[in-house]
Amino acid sequence: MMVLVMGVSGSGKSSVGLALAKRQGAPFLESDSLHPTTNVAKMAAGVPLDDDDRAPWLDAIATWMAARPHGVVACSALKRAYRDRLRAAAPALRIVALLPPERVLAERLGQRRGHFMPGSLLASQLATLEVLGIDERALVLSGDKPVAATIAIVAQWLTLDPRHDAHNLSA
Ligand SMILES: Nc1ncnc2c1ncn2[C@@H]1O[C@H](COP(=O)(O)OP(=O)(O)OP(=O)(O)O)[C@@H](O)[C@H]1O
Ligand SMILES: O=C(O)[C@H](O)[C@@H](O)[C@H](O)[C@H](O)CO
Repeated sequence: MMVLVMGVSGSGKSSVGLALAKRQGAPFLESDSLHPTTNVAKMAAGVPLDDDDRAPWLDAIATWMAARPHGVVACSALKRAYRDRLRAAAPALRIVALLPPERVLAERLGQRRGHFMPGSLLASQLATLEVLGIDERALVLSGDKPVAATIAIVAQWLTLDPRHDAHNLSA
């Protein structure tokens, strides 16, 4: 089973994705490690990435997904087209979207040290994020609970038949 944990910078996708991968005994991909150095330099300079910047990065993530049956990937996947690109590589992809309120995101990014992504990019991240379509059958979580609580919900959801997936904003 391939799982995408997505959201804007600070949503907790890396923390939740890594903890989920450990719990599931699945390989974990921190997709930031596949950004070309030019992308990292751009973000570090406070300039948002565009579609052209993200295309080779999404291709590399898609290659990682296509190469294995199981895995957990932390990736922003902000636009529907990006998620479509990843689904083309992993048709049964299950998506967990973390959508903490902006106040929580800003607080987390303000406290974080030693990361290339500046908090000043939060506004563009939120403006770029495209709402999950019902047909994407994602689990949509507020992501402002402790990581252990979030992954317990996700692990339970993953045991359910994906045909029953629906939006769920309750947790
Ligand atoms: N559930 C949580 N509760 C409190 N703090 C959290 C939670 N999840 C993540 N954090 C903290 O918020 C910050 C951002 O988390 P994380 O790096 O996992 O997010 P991200 O979406 O991967 O961000 P980025 O894409 O910018 O790397 C980190 O300092 C992390 O420790
Ligand atoms: O699509 C994007 O704009 C990027 O993937 C960003 O989301 C960052 O890489 C990430 O948030 C920082 O870790």
